[in-house]
Amino acid sequence: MTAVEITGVSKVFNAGRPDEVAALSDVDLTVDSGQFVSLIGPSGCGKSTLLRLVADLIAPTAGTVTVAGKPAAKARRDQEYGIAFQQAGLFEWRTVRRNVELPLELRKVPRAERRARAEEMLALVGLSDFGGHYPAQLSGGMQQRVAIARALAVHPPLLLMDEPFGALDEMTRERLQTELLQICAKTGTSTVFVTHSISEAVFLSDKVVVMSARPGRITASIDIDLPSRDEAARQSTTFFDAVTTVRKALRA
Ligand SMILES: Nc1ncnc2c1ncn2[C@@H]1O[C@H](COP(=O)(O)OP(=O)(O)OP(=O)(O)O)[C@@H](O)[C@H]1O
Repeated sequence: MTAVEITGVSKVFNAGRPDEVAALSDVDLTVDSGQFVSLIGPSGCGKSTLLRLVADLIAPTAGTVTVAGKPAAKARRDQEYGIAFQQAGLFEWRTVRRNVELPLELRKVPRAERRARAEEMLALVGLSDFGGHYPAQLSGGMQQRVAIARALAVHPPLLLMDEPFGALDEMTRERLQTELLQICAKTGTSTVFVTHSISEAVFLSDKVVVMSARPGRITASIDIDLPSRDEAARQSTTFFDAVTTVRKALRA
C-alpha cells in the first residue's frame, strides 16, 4: 500500500504577478506504507511547500497528490495524517492533556474516549506524569513530545513533520529521534520528515530525498539501510557512508 503518491507536481506562488515564485517543479515521490522518508535540501527549495501540498494546506499548480490512495483533500477530511511543525504550537492556556485532546475535540470524539486516548498518547511519548501541567512548565523537548502526541492522537496512518526538532539541543534531539522511531515502529505510521540535518535524515529514514535549489526538484533519492536504529548505528560505517552519500548529493 502506498502512503503518499506525488506525481508531476509543480507549485507556483503568485502566478502572473511580479512576485511570482516557482517553488516546485515536476516532483514525483512515492512513500510506501510504514516508510520513513526525509526531505532535505537548501533553504527555500520547497520542502515545506511539498509537505503542505501533501497536507492539502495548499493546492498544486500542476500534478496530483494522493494520500492513502485518496486525493489529498479527501485524505484531510478522513484524518489520514497528523502534523507536527518546528514550533510545538501548543495552546498555553490548555493543560498538556487538553492540548493532546484538541484534535479529538474538534472531531467530536466523546469526552471519556478523548481522555483515554490522550493518556495513551502521553504514555507513548513518556509524559504520563505531565498531563495536568501547562506548556510553559515544560522544557522545549517535552513540548515537542506533546506536539507529537497531539499529532498521533487521531491515530493517523501518516505523520507529516516539518523540522520538529530544529529548535532543540543536540542531546535532546537525538533522544527524540530514537523515541520517534520507536513510536513509528509501534504504530506502523508512515512519516514524511523535513530536516536540514544530514545526520538526522540518515538516522531516521528508510529513504532520504534530496532537493535542488529553487525551483525545487528531486535530484536524488537515497535508500538507507542501517543495520539497526540505535545509538550503535550512529557509530557504524554504514551510517557514515550514507551521510557522505547524502552530502555529495546535496553538493552535486
Ligand atoms: N505562501 C507563499 N507565498 C509566496 N511564496 C511562498 C509561499 N510559501 C513559500 N513561498 C516561497 O516558496 C519557496 C519555497 O519555500 P519553502 O518554505 O517550501 O522552502 P523550504 O525548503 O521549506 O525552506 P527552509 O529550508 O528555509 O524552511 C520560497 O522561495 C518561499 O519564499
